[in-house]
Amino acid sequence: MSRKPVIAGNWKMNLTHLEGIQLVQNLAYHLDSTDFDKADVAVIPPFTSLRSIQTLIEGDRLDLTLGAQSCHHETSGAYTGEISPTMLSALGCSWVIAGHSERRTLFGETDEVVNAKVKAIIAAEMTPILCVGETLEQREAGEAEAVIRGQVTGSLAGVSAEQVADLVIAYEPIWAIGTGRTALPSDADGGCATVRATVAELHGTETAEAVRIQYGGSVKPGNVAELMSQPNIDGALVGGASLNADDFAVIARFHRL
Ligand SMILES: O=C[C@H](O)COP(=O)(O)O
Repeated sequence: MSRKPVIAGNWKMNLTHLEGIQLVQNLAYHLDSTDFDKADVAVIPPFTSLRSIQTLIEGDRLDLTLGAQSCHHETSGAYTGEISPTMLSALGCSWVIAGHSERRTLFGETDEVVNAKVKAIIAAEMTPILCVGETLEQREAGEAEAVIRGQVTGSLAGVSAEQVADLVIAYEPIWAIGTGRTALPSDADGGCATVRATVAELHGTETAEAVRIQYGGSVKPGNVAELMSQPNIDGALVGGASLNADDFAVIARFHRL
């Protein structure tokens, strides 16, 4: 089965809305319809930039898609400081990241919390980008596979095979995030293969063959082609390199390399 790659730039807590607009304008200049035929390309700015970038994408009819970095699982209510899936959907978001390792480790998000978010994102008709991945300590203790399996299983509890087939899962080994230390292409593919095998056990091979699995962790113009050539890698979740339009454009145009 051929799976359309997803290249997503997670800006994390970087760039004002003015800087964001400039970045997206530069990015749009570098990409053409061939690139969007080959991959879904998404920008995932902080909440404060979503409205500006939405206006730019719609006004200039760009093929870029928009995503958010997190959300609350409730539709509305007394949750000061939180943002609901409904609000993100109204801003034209197609994607919402759920369970990024920074949310799991710095903000205490458990598989149960992530699971509630995944379901809420799907209910609001957006696509979750579910993140999983092990720490260096877990990897060195030989626990990487069990950690990945546990996170995939816990985060997808109660999500149907049909819904799982449509979502995106990002395998991000924590030791490779923002460290410049990219996983070897074979290790990155191995992690993605574990994700796919877990989905197959949960929902069968057809679902596992359909789900798109990204690798994330120090993806750069210099390593994207080799990573993307791996059989289980269907895209990239890019942090640092997505803050530079030239670099992110090269990554999004990986098929030309
Ligand atoms: O969401 C993106 C990942 O955490 C990867 O970040 P990075 O490319 O800066 O390592």
